[in-house]
Amino acid sequence: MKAIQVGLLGIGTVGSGVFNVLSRNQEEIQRRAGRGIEIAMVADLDTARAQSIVGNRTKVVKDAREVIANPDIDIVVELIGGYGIARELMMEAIAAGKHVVTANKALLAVHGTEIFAAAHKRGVMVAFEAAVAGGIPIIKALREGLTANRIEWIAGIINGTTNFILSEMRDKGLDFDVVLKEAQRLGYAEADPTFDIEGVDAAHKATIMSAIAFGIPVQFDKAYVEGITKLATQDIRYAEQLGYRIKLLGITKRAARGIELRVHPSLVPAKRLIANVEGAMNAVVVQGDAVGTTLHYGKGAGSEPTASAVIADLVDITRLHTADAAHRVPHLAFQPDQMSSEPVLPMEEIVTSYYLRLRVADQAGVLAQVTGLLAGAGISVDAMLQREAGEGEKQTDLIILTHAVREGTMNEVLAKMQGLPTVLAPIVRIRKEELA
Ligand SMILES: NC(=O)C1=CN([C@@H]2O[C@H](COP(=O)(O)OP(=O)(O)OC[C@H]3O[C@@H](n4cnc5c(N)ncnc54)[C@H](O)[C@@H]3O)[C@@H](O)[C@H]2O)C=CC1
Ligand SMILES: N[C@@H](CC=O)C(=O)O
Ligand code: NA
Repeated sequence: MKAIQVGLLGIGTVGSGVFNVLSRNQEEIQRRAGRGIEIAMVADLDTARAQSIVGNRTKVVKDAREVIANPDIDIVVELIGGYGIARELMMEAIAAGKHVVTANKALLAVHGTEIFAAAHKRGVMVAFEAAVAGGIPIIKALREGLTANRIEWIAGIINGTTNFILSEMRDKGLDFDVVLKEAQRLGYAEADPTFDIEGVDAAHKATIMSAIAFGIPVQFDKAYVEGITKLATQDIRYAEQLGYRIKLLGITKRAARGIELRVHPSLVPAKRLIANVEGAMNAVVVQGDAVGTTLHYGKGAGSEPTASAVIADLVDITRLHTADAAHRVPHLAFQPDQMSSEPVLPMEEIVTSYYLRLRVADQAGVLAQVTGLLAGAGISVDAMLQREAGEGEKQTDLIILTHAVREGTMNEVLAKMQGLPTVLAPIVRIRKEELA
């Protein structure tokens, strides 16, 4: 049988990985797919660089629409990124009856509903394993391997760049900017790295996972997003003293009144496996009612790890190419007419525990004022740490770990606490997840 014909749009970090791994493992992949998979055409604005990657036997064009218009192409792989041209090309490829593979989580988290509906209508597949946690097969795990479960929550380190930055800052004492540049050099960072450091990329991925886990539409606009740019090294140190690590977590959880969907730095007990995930590695913990806890660990970014996921999708599509649409695995795991309208909760409604750091006057009665406010709101204290004030110092740090409470309640208490004359600087609040 003739090899399935693939058109690659964009041959940068991930695209070149796809080409290289597919070439290197061609024979084995063909034995698994039951048919050859051939990159027949590549489009990239930088045609010279593209041609130097693929050699003379593969056709390279500048205009991606030439690939889509080619009737021989069965699958279009979108590896350009962003919302603009990538969205147009993806919709055009679907309209032309091509299956699509993409790593573009930003696009799917925001426009997934439109894209999946178009694909469903046209009877083509849109596969996106590379879009969440790079090489870790988490989409497949959630959609297929864990499909028997009522998923309770998912929490993950799902941005390699920020985990790399946090690890390098903590272990080597390097500056934020220096480590970010290194992450960019290694091909981990997004084209706009603010997406990484402000938590947006992780929120895109968490949005996709929430849809698959809970059968709700992708709703990036409802996600709470907080990155790592405001994290101070002293909080990382205090957290360590209390037996915790700070990680940027993407969390989605089934709560009594809706779905939590949030990304923010979180204290995680140092003894948890996920707390020890370092560098650009990703890890996703999934809690299902039948299976219990599963941990999915691996490279979440980089050329070949991400290519591994893209090619897995190519193999899936190759296998399913002849099956009718009704027998395919649904994009978001649930059948399109079975999607739930359960709301994504506003941040005030989530329930979690907290790390608080207060800069306070070193005088009698301060502790009682602060704990009095917490007790008044029914918030119990789990642990406390007070830095001893230095000789002649009139202020000090007070660190408090609380038990779980509604975020709205905590906001009210923090506003009152901030108003105490003995609290001398903005209070630092970092959420804390026990993940057990
Ligand atoms: N780099 C990584 O580790 C990961 C990236 N992704 C996603 O994969 C996608 C690609 O990312 P990278 O390979 O890192 O980006 P990249 O910037 O290295 O590559 C993008 C390529 O697209 C080409 N391009 C831009 N506009 C084009 C157009 N109009 N027509 C044709 N080609 C065009 C560029 O010349 C470049 O070669 C993005 O959606 C990204 O979010 C997902 C997981 C991991
Ligand atoms: N910029 C992303 C790349 C993979 O999705 C990351 O750092 O994880
Ligand atoms: Na993945």
